[in-house]
Amino acid sequence: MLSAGPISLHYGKHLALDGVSIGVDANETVVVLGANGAGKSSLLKALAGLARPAPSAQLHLDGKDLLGLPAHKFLELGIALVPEGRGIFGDLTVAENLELGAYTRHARPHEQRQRALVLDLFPRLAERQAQIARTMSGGEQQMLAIGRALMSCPRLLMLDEPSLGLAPIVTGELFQALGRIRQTGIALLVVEQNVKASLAIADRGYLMDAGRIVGTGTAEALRQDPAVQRAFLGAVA
Ligand SMILES: Nc1ncnc2c1ncn2[C@@H]1O[C@H](COP(=O)(O)OP(=O)(O)OP(=O)(O)O)[C@@H](O)[C@H]1O
Repeated sequence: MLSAGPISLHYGKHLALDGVSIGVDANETVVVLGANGAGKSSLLKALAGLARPAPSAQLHLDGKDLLGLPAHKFLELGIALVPEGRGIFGDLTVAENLELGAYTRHARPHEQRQRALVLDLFPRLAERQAQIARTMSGGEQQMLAIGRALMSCPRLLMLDEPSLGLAPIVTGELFQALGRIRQTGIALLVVEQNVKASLAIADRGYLMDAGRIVGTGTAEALRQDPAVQRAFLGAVA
């Protein structure tokens, strides 16, 4: 479905992505692992049209060339990003945030159906539709950010560190919800520090270091990989 590469991205002189190639198939859940500064957020931004890679890159969704299109076109074509820090509208209510998520031309006709899906996935949002978003807990705000992205009818939902700053019990609920989103047929591309939880819902994964892909494999293979175990799963070398 999505195929990208080799993507290089500079911030001034700093090379944040150095020829990264990555793919996500329909219905797949793919996780991107890597230490702080490895380039994971930059990769998601490039895949969402929010950062412009060097022109030698290729970026296709079902064969359609995305390179150079504005970010709203990426959303219109079905690629949604839940950014780190969530990016919800804090002064608006839950209901208003969801409504804004369905602003694209292709999403608007499906607004009722998508809202029903979101409120079924996250009953807490259903109870709090009139609440001002910034007054909600971190976990609820993350649910709202995911819900808002779902309102755009994505085929590929990308999440940047969704569990950041959340208590373990809330993280558990969040990953359960991601598992259910996956079952609806939406492909997921997840950047996560919580390697254990993300590998548990993933089919495959990539390992990044210093702007490059340094490893790839099935979730099971990555779980068994000594480098992954040492760096992310608390194994003693
Ligand atoms: N807007 C920017 N301007 C300059 N340098 C940047 C910018 N954004 C990111 N970088 C640098 O690019 C590199 C990759 O950053 P990126 O945020 O993509 O990494 P990351 O793997 O997502 O890290 P983290 O887990 O800490 O968010 C880092 O060295 C970072 O300092």
